Amino acid sequence: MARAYDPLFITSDNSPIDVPSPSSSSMTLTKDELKRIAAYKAVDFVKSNMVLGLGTGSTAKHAVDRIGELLRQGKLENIVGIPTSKKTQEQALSLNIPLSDLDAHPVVDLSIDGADEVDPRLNLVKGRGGSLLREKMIEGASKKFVVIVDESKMVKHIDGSKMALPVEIVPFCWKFTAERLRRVMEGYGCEARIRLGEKGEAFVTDNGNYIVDMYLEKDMGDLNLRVVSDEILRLPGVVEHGMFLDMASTVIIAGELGVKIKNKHSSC
Ligand SMILES: O=C(CO)[C@H](O)[C@H](O)COP(=O)(O)O
Repeated sequence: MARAYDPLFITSDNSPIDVPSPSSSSMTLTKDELKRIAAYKAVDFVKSNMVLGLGTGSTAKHAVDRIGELLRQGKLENIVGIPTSKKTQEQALSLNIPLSDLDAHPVVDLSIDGADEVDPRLNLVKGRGGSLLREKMIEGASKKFVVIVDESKMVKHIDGSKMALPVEIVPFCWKFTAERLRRVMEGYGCEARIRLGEKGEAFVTDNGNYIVDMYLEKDMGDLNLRVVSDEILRLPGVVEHGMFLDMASTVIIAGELGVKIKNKHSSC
């Protein structure tokens, strides 16, 4: 049975947050409302004069909206945003958030972004939105990387169980690269499928590349993720993959009973 959302069921940092009113009378929140709660909580980390990595996806969108709102209200000043995708760039421009890039601002104070899977060590799978390369560049250049998710994203192992493991590859001879990727993960019953766009054509990333989604039959929980990561990245034709290992500083998880904050190297 669904339980009422309790905004006072807070977390490792003990700070209550503004909780949006549930859209239904049952007092339970939709997944999108949970995403918004996590996003708003993350924006509490934003201070004036920061360079911010702006994430991509339905959860990060709420954070970008909130940053725009606080700027408009004069509660934040002198923010510079670095968008992780063209879509986020458009959203940020529409909110009058000043934008820059890593060439001009190679050190990012704080990035806020969603994820597709999060494991107990705060390793992530990202890339369902196809923006994994820019996300990894910008979030990897960040002093602090705050990940925002609803509780459905939490997994025991980042084994592609919620979705496939995405790998960005160059379009040149993509079938050859997809087959080599499949072989890397062969022992795990891997099927490597090119991601398709809305009209059935190959999906093209903001960087002009393709994405291969690696569907695994078996749990790869016993695998050394670093080894898998290195093997994938060693293949010529591969640009980047969606495993974000040891990158998140903090994960904010909004669930039916409240918000949890997990920090890197903390056991709570
Ligand atoms: O990695 C991403 C985009 O490349 C997204 O952050 C990830 O897919 C989560 O998206 P959403 O917040 O819509 O669930």
